[in-house]
Amino acid sequence: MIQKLISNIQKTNAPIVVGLDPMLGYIPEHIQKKAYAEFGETLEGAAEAVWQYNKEIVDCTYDLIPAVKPQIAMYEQFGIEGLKAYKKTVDYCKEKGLVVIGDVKRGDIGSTSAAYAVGHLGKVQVGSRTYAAFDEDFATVNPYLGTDGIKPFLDVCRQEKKGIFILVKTSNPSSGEFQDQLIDGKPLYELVGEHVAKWGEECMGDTYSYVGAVVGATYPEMGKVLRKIMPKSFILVPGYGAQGGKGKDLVHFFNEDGLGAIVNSSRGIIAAYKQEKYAKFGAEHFGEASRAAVEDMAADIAQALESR
Ligand SMILES: O=C(O)c1cc(=O)[nH]c(=O)n1[C@@H]1O[C@H](COP(=O)(O)O)[C@@H](O)[C@H]1O
Repeated sequence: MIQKLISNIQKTNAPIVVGLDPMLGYIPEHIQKKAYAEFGETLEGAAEAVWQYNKEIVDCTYDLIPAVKPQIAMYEQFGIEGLKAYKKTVDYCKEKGLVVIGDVKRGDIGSTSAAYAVGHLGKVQVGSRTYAAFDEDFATVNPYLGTDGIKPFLDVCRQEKKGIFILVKTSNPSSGEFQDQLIDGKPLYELVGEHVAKWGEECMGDTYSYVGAVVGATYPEMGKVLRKIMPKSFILVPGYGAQGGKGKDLVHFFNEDGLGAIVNSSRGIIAAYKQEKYAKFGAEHFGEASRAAVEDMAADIAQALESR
């Protein structure tokens, strides 16, 4: 899958991930109305609205982007119906040739992590049969439990040739509360980055590892340091757009080969029609607004990389 991610990035010339974080507040009224007319104002109705919203955004952007990142919490809030919409979204994006990063942020004791890894990236055994339940290409993983929590994911990744992105330095304002704490003079995020590099050596593709890291666009100086600590890992960089990250903040997340980073924007793309800049599209044409926002994001990143 790391090879597919690289070839999709090269094909589109855009190291971009569209974050499919479909909160109801972003879904245009006409989509919600139609879903509620069919299923009522129910969890099923909400899930239908989510699915129709995602489908249009994907249809309008899939040829411009290498990957999507559905954030499972936005689906889970609608219970089983929401999870069905999540799975439908995963399958549809894969059909469109996109790499799917399941933003599930899992990690637990070894036996429990093994079940998460099987459910999201591997195959579960049922009697004599096996099933790929969610079947994303990558998953995000929380490293707080240490190697025990990571190893089951590495085992499944090796079997399935899939990958993970491990949280190293997150984009949120209070990420430093724990992640920046010094341990023998070194911040915890650097220590985690060193582990990512080590775990990554056990899961190498041709040029990059299947084991990547998450580092927020909101911490560019830390990104620069972490890029050097994990030279063979792709960095998933959230925080562009709605959280304030800009193209110029991102240049040091990339390697000299122009690869090594993939930048996520969720609200900035999927709710672009609500921004003044794209208001001319109107809620009816929200998918086209998302397409314009993807084009602008790709141009912003390309320009920043050219001028470095
Ligand atoms: O793992 C992530 O994707 C993630 C890590 C992080 O440090 N910060 C972060 O914002 N994210 C996710 O990236 C997305 C950012 O959304 P926007 O701020 O709307 O672009 C959300 O799905 C977050 O859950």
